[in-house]
Amino acid sequence: MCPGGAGGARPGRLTRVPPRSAPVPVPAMASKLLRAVVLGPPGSGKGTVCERIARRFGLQHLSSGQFLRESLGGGGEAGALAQQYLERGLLVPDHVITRLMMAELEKRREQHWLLDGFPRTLGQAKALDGICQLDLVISLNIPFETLKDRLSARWVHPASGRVYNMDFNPPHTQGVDDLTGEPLVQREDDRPEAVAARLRKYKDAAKPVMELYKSRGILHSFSGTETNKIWPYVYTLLSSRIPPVLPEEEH
Ligand SMILES: Nc1nc2c(ncn2[C@@H]2O[C@H](COP(=O)(O)OP(=O)(O)OP(=O)(O)O)[C@@H](O)[C@H]2O)c(=O)[nH]1
Ligand SMILES: Nc1ncnc2c1ncn2[C@H]1C[C@H](O)[C@@H](COP(=O)(O)OP(=O)(O)O)O1
Repeated sequence: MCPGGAGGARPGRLTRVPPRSAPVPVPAMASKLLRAVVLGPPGSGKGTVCERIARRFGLQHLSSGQFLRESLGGGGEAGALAQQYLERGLLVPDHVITRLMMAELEKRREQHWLLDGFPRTLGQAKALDGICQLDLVISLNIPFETLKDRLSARWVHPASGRVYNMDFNPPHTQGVDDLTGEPLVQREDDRPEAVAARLRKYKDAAKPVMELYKSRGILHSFSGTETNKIWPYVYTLLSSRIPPVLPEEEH
């Protein structure tokens, strides 16, 4: 487990993906803080599953992709660097994302957390090893055709990162975010050309990361085409490590 540290946790401005309704915070008094990661290809449902875990178990959810997208318009050095990669559906260099994520994790030393989209390469996994010992890695295995279909039907609310799908979880009113009423958009990298490149890159980079966590006995893989069918197993796994703050049934 990562040790807690002095200074307390400050909520980050950017990386926290706000769930559909406010999560119930888990007091950070437990001596063991949960360190979990969700791995999976683009569109596998990492964000959807993480949002549910965050709400049910009171964990902080940090999404590297959401973090990068939000930093694009900020005028900062990292955002400018990241933009050229994101536009082409490519991974940003390890040193860029690692620096950003490490800074965010440092702010959350005294909270349970769950990472979505990080680490994605062996280099990133090793950097994470340098600051903590992971307890749990969840891997989502979803067929390629399903991923393509989902990404083409995905709509997002850029400011919050809330994700919709026209079949699976449509917004109450077409084209607008449920909470703010602001317009939804399609991500540039959900275009078919970018999707294929993203899936290829993911596969190459993720293989050694999975092997590393498998060899440590902390990798838990879930296969299927529907998040709702995978979810009860994920919930049971998490429940064996941390007490839920909301029941499983409540979506
Ligand atoms: N039809 C269907 N859509 C789903 C299911 N689970 C998630 N989705 C939708 O599929 C899309 C991708 O899900 P995300 O949770 O954004 O997946 P992700 O792995 O975080 O994707 P990246 O951000 O690209 O890494 C979204 O539009 C979800 O609403 C499912 O079981 N069925
Ligand atoms: N850990 C990481 N290392 C390098 N690039 C990353 C990264 N996490 C996110 N990115 C970059 C490249 C991704 O294509 C983009 C969007 O990330 P994402 O929202 O997790 O979507 P996806 O899984 O669909 O690629 O951000």
